[in-house]
Amino acid sequence: MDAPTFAVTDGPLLQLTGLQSDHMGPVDLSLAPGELLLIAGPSGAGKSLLLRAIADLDPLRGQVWLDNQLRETILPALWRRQVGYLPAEPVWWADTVDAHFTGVQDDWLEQLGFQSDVRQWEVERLSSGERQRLALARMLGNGPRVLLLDEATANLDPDNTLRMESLVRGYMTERQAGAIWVSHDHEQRQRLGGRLLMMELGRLAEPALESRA
Ligand SMILES: Nc1ncnc2c1ncn2[C@@H]1O[C@H](COP(=O)(O)OP(=O)(O)OP(=O)(O)O)[C@@H](O)[C@H]1O
Repeated sequence: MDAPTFAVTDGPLLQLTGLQSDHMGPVDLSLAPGELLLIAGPSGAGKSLLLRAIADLDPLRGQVWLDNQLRETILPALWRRQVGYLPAEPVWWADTVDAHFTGVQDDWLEQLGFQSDVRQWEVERLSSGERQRLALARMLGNGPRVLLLDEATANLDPDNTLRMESLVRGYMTERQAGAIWVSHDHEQRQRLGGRLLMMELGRLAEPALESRA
């Protein structure tokens, strides 16, 4: 079966209206093509729940639109390729790295500090940082329109953190993809730029001070 194509419009890339789950929301939000939205906030505020709800990993109330298409009208598997979720500790299920890859470009692997032989590596041998970097490549291989990055560089050293940031930024520019990046790291948020929102008690709000820091 051919994958349905998405109509690209002049409107928002991603739109949330009244998005809510048991411990999060309601959240209204609009993300433009190519836009990076940073989310910070205390532990337990609902940041992961928000990203998981957008990615259709948890049950939710309210509406999520991608290019003006309502999520319920799109097959869940296709939605999750278009709206990619990258947690701090990604799950791997097959024996080799390559068994997880579709559409992964060699230049992405190089940018992440690997040579192409990494495709043949056993998943079992991967360090936590290698898992994290390779999971980014795996997600980008699906060609997502929206990236949901949940503390996605939490286990990485500074050099590899920069590599991931650079690849994400490059992908966003090239594909006009949008991203929502949850980050506890003030310096990382400053480096990445983008619009910052704070999450507290399950609700999003404009930051009081940090955007001017
Ligand atoms: N399945 C669940 N059942 C009950 N409570 C839950 C469930 N999932 C999450 N919660 C609670 O919802 C709140 C928000 O969780 P969430 O993981 O979104 O926090 P967070 O903002 O991402 O925090 P952190 O910065 O520590 O990762 C937490 O208090 C958490 O314990």
